[in-house]
Formats: sequence, structure tokens, C-alpha cells
Amino acid sequence: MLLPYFDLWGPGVGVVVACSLYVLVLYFYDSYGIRKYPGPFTAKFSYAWIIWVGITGRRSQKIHDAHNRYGPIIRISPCEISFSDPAVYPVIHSFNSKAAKSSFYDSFGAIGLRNVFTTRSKTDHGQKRRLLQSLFTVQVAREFTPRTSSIMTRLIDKWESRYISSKTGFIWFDCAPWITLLAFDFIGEFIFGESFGMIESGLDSVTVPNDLQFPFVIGKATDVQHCQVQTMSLTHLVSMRERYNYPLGLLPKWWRPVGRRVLRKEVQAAKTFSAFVAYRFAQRLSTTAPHSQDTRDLVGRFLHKSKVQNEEFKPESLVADLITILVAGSDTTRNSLIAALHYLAKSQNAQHDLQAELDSHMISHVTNYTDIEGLPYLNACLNETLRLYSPVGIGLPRTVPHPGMSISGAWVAGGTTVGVPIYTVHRNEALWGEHPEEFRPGRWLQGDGAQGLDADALKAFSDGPMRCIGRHLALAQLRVMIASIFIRFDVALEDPENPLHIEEWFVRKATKCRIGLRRRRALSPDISAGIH
Ligand code: HEM
Repeated sequence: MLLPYFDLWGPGVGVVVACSLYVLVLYFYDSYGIRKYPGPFTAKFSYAWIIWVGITGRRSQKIHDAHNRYGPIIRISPCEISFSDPAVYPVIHSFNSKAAKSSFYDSFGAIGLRNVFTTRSKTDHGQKRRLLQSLFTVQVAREFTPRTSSIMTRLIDKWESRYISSKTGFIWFDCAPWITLLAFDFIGEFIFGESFGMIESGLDSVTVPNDLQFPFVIGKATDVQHCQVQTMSLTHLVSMRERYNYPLGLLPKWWRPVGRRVLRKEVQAAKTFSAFVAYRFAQRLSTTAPHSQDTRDLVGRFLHKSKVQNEEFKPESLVADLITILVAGSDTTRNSLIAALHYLAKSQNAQHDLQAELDSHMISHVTNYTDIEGLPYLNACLNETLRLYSPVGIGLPRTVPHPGMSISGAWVAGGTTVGVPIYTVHRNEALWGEHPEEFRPGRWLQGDGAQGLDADALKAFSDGPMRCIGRHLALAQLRVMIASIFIRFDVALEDPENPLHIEEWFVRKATKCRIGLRRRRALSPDISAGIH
């Protein structure tokens, strides 16, 4: 009887000794010399803490709490330190490389191709970004607003027909699923020149090819009609993709093969999502030959630009970028708009001030973007939403160049991963004034003792050469979306005491937001007459 017992003891003790040695080596080896910095105990010798905070869905909040507890420079993994000082933000975002060790930039891409987001070195990234950047100018964003406006009208008509049954009471519903459809329709229109028709159908279904090898045979775009397809939920595909990319990005490189085995379903969904984007791309090409002058959408503008600049057109590379643009451009906007609705519904004073501003400009319907682009209170509400909510809240990891440098008074060795959490910067009292945790659009305006804030202090879109490429587009569409809703409706929260429920992966996601809508009665007769 004792024999099998002792048989298990041997390997068991071996595993414990090996793990202890591994921990001790990591602790004492300390190749980046960062053991001296305070932080959660397990982060000194393992990735356990950062993985744990990552999977709690509250990473930004927990790192913020750790800064409050341990100080402005903390160690959050054996190779990463986090700074809370906002002055460090521009310093580290001028570095040449996005970080590779235990980082999102290295785990992305079920299709094995780097895109503009996952390309890490500044030189390669610059090359990739050069052409794309010219397709995301302020001008492009402005020109696109009539189409955002018309998608908004579709959503508002749906809400009117479903939820506005009386002129007096509020009708309560969860706006989050609708705003998901809106964000997908918008990005479909922007990239492929036509929306996915989701608001119309009330469903988030898309057509996906059965053969996942298909995307990389884009040369056969003309065969797209003969492709076997099935219908799937785009929300499901996007969230499964993130459930693969995000946890994998938390793991050190050598653990990732294990992660891929565990997350088989998620890997499959990520591949299916890539196939879906390639399929839509092939459909789009089948209507317009490459290198034509059709610039109605991002694909068309890309083809046109690459022809003008004499760049070689690599379909796989463009599809890899479209995959990231589709996700980056829908998820962030969705969550920002839900947050704006939540905060403005909660702060009825702010909502009245916004409506008063819209009314005073006799805006009845957003037909002309220039009517709203410069409205101070609308912009203050938008900035305050992006500050307080900030769809990306983490410290985006960057690698310190060799041999190292002094950052915020601390010597940091070359190769160390560093980050400044956006969530924490956006709650810095010295920067934003009193009660940074409260939604107060007034802090962005001058007058009544307020100085007015500098929009550059806002890091929602990050900073430096790798900052968000879609920021002009995002700001323009959010202005149109917020104005369109508050011109038309009074908005209230079903339970004003409940905070917005957020689940954080790479992006902080608002999981639900129950609001009430009431058609506005306070509109002046002139404005009411303009509403149809
Ligand atoms: C409120 C809306 C948005 C927010 C808060 C936001 C935020 C961000 C942030 C923080 C980054 C930097 C990531 C990093 O350095 O690792 C980023 C990058 C990026 N964003 Fe956005 N984004 C928004 C909307 C959009 C839109 C509408 C698009 C496109 C349609 C877009 C496309 C991209 C792309 C392609 C990158 C990668 C840029 C690069 O690495 O050069 N984003 N975004």
C-alpha cells in the first residue's frame, strides 16, 4: 500500500522544488533590476498577479488601486513597471517599440499576419501606417458624417416605433444591444461602403464562409458568389476573438502554446472572424476592380491611394488591417456612446444644458455636421465621457530603449516594459480638478472660475506616433450620435443608483445600460416643426 504513495511523492516533491526554484530564480535574477519597486507581492516573481487582474475584468481599476496603495511607480509583473505620473505618458509613447514580452501586441492575429496595431517596431509600423493614415484625416471624417447621420436616423426611427408609445412616460429598455448594431452598421458602411443592415433587421447576423482557408485566396474574389456560407452572430465572433487575444497577451511567450490549446473554441472563432472580413473584402472587390477610382469607402480609397503612390497592393496585408480596423472602430465607439448615454442620463443638469445648447442653435436634425462640430457643451460632454469612461484604460506597454534611461526620477534598464495606465491618468486630481471620479462637463469650459482643460491632456486615444488612427472619425461620429439622440429624446436611467456595469478585456465594455426614452416636449415649435 505504501509503495504507490511513495511513488507519487517523488514527482510531487520534484514539481514543488522546480516551481520554487523557478520563483526564486525570477526573484533574484531580476534581469531588469526592478525588484526594488514596490507592488503586489506575487508580481515580484511571477505573472500570477497580472494574469489574475486581467481575468477579473477590472484590470484598470485594480492597477489604479495598486498605485493608490504602493505609490507612483509599481512593479506589476517580473518585467513590467507602471507609472502613474501623467508627465511620463508622452515620454514612453515616443519610444521606438511597442512591448513584446507578455503583451497584447504579440498575441494578436489568429491569421498569423501582423497588422498596423500589432506591428511593433517604429520603422515597420511607420511604413504600414503611412498609407493608412492618409485615409483617416479630419476631412475624411467630416465627409463621412452625413452617412453616420443617416444610420442614426434609422436607429432613432426604430426606437420611436418600438419604445415611444406615449408622449408622457418613459419606456425602459437595454440600449446596449442596439448600440452594438449601430456601431457595426457604421463600421460596415465606412469600410465596405454599405452597412451590415443590422439596425434594419434588429439582428447582428453576418454571412461567414465555411472554408476558412478562403480568405487567403483573395485572388479568387470573383468566385465569391459560389462560396459556401453560414450565418453567425458578429457580436459572438468579436467577443470570442477578444477572449483569445486578450488572455494570451497576458501570458509570457513560452506559455502561449498552452493557452492556444486551452482556448481552442476561441481560436476557431478568431479564424472565422478573419474569414468573414476577407469574405466581405472579396465581395467588395467583386463589385469594383482593384485600382479603380471608386473612393466611396475605405477599401476604395486604399486601392486608389496605393495606385497613386505606386505602392504594391497586397490583399492579405490589407485584410489583416481591416480586421483590426473593424474591431477597433466598432467596439470603442459602441462603448463610448453607451457611456455618454449613461452619464448624461444620470446627470440631468448636464443633459438639460446640452439640449439647451442644441436648441439655441435651432438644430432639429443633424443634417449639417458643421452645425455641431464646434458646439462647446457638446464637446465638453464628449471629452468628459472619454475621460471618465475611457474605452482603453490600461497602460499600453512600451519597451525602454537600450541601455536604459531615467524616467520620473527612476533609472529603468533597456528592455523593461513600461506603461502609464490611461484610467489612472484620467483620475489625476491635479490634472482635472476636484472630484475627478464625477461626470462634470463644466470642467472643460472656461468661465465661472473654471480654467477650461486642454484636450491634449486626454489620453483616450493615446499619444505619439502609434496613437489611434481613427480618432477624428470617432470624434465626428460620436458628436453626430450624441446630438441626434438628445435633440430627439429626454433620456433617463431606470436605476440611477446603479453604476455602469463594465467588463474589461482589452477594451472596457459596458455590458448593459437600461435607459428610458421620452420624446422631447420642451422643443420650441420651430424646432418641433423641423422634426419628421
Ligand atoms: C472612442 C473611440 C476610440 C478610442 C477611445 C480609441 C482608442 C485607441 C487607442 C488608445 C489606441 C492606441 C493603442 C496602442 O497604442 O496600443 C488606438 C489605436 C488604434 N485605433 Fe482607435 N480608438 C477609437 C476609435 C477608433 C476608430 C473609429 C478606428 C477606425 C475606424 C480606430 C482604429 C484604430 C487603429 C487602426 C489603431 C492602431 C493604430 C496604430 O497602432 O498605429 N480607432 N485606438
